[in-house]
Amino acid sequence: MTWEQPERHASVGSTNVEALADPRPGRVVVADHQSAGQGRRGRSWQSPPGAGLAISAVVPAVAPELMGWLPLAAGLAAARALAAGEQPVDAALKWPNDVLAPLVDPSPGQLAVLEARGRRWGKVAGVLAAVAGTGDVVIGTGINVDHAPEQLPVPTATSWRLARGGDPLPQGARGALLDAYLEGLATWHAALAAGDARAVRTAYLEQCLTIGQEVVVHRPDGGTTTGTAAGLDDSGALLVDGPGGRTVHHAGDVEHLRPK
Ligand SMILES: O=C(O)CCCC[C@@H]1SC[C@@H]2NC(=O)N[C@@H]21
Repeated sequence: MTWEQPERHASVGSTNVEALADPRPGRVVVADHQSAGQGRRGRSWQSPPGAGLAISAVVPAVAPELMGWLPLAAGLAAARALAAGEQPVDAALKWPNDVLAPLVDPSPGQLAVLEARGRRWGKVAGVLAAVAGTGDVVIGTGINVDHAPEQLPVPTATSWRLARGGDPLPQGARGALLDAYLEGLATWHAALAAGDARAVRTAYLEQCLTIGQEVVVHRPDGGTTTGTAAGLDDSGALLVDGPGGRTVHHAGDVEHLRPK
């Protein structure tokens, strides 16, 4: 995957909508602010001007049975990008593609998404993928870059800056993060396009905090399933072992229950 020079906007409605209007593979739309950012499951994605980074990158579709890995691979690329470079944080994943960072000196209103590996974690980035009319895929990733505590959109959010201790990030950090994310996304996409999900799966599982935990899955049909997150199937779907047996979840929101 060779990326075009990113198209940069100070502000735009939604980078995903922009990219979907002309979904050429390799196209990258970037904005520091979105006035109508879209989140998963019909929610909005909000970030004050200048604090966030919105990226929509267009990739060719992969084999139908591997398509479920694409958004997971994007979360993985974002987590790895945050964990690398000159301003690294200990990033992790919540299935399917929420990117988490440790809460450092949380402000009074800040809440953890989950507790694992001896730390409390907040959401630092999210992914929303959309299939274009051409069959190509727009992968939208929103990263909370420079938010101060009072700028966080929800109590369970955090930002790269806050995970680094709270001082504003140096000049150039945002560009380095974008480059690292796009490089990772291209690598994982190439593996999937070659028909092999094993590398994505192994790397994803290393960074996913959901597996082994007690969860409630809020399903797209409005219902819930409670149980232990047991693993991922070959398509990247979440396997949950509950009182009624094993269930397979291709989509949904995972709520982590507090450890007993
Ligand atoms: O709900 C989520 O966690 C997913 C959020 C995805 C936000 C990104 S920002 C770039 C792209 N443009 C959008 O309108 N949404 C996605």
